[in-house]
Amino acid sequence: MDVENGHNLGPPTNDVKKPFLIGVAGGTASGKSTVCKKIMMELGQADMDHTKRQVVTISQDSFYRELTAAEEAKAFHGLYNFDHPDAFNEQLIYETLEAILKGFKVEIPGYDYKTNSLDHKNKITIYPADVVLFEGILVFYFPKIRDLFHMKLFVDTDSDTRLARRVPRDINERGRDLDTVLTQYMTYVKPAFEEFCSPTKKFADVIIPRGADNTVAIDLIVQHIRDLLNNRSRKGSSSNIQLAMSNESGDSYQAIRRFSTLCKELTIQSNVFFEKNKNLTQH
Ligand SMILES: Nc1ncnc2c1ncn2[C@@H]1O[C@H](COP(=O)(O)OP(=O)(O)O)[C@@H](O)[C@H]1O
Ligand SMILES: Nc1ccn([C@@H]2O[C@H](COP(=O)(O)O)[C@@H](O)[C@H]2O)c(=O)n1
Repeated sequence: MDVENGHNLGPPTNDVKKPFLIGVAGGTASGKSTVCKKIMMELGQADMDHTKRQVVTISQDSFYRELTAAEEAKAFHGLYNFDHPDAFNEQLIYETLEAILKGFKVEIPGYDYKTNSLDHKNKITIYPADVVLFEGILVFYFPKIRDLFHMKLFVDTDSDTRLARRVPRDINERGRDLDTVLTQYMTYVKPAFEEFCSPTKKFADVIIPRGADNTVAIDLIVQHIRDLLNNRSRKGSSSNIQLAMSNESGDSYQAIRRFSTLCKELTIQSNVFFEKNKNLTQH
């Protein structure tokens, strides 16, 4: 298979790992990366040698398009729209995820927020894994990509909290100044969240209110991934997950159904609770 920019490093080895692919969407600074980190930590994967990890996380930011010189100048002043779907290389995301799903090892660039560019010097090699988390603001926006996910999570953190987190993060970690952060937020980030990101919440199997603070939801997700991994090692072959999923009577398929239903119920119950008790929060 031919992946643009040589991201695809060749055919799978004998022990083909065809991963369970989880999409993690949500607004900027909602806690997507933190949720993924927590999942990896609880599974004991975070400090593991990355060639041996069973669970890996990939960021959609590695798939931003390269900017022209004129766009770079705009971006420097917070006047480039990084929150519009056109800012991403949709085809490359699709081809890369397809390659991963086939058990290929792939290489992706890092992302440098200080220069607003892909970091080809610090490439990230994604080795075949059992579970791949793909996180980003618009991972459910493109239908072809959305359809690749076996499970879709949406991290739902309120806009005030997200802005309050984004401002210090962008200043301290992404080399921005306050004016630029606020200009970009008001001009592009907030309108694009409402137009492109927020509507994709409806595609989620599980909504995680309050992001990484929601330990109940994270524990459920972790337990589900553990079940998948145990199931896989019990059956001896990694491709069995795919077989079980395509067969509605398979253990994995049933586990996913149970998990999905449970989480939907939890989400509905907590929303109903907060809706009914809105006035409690005013005291
Ligand atoms: N539950 C939380 N409580 C406090 N700070 C958080 C929490 N979740 C995330 N953050 C902080 O908010 C910022 C954005 O979080 P991050 O996980 O990177 O969000 P995203 O990946 O959605 O952009 C980071 O500085 C992170 O440390
Ligand atoms: N050069 C860039 C690239 C992206 N952004 C902003 O990052 C946000 C997505 O990352 P999160 O971790 O916050 O999900 C997105 O809202 C872009 O505005 C940027 O500022 N500069």
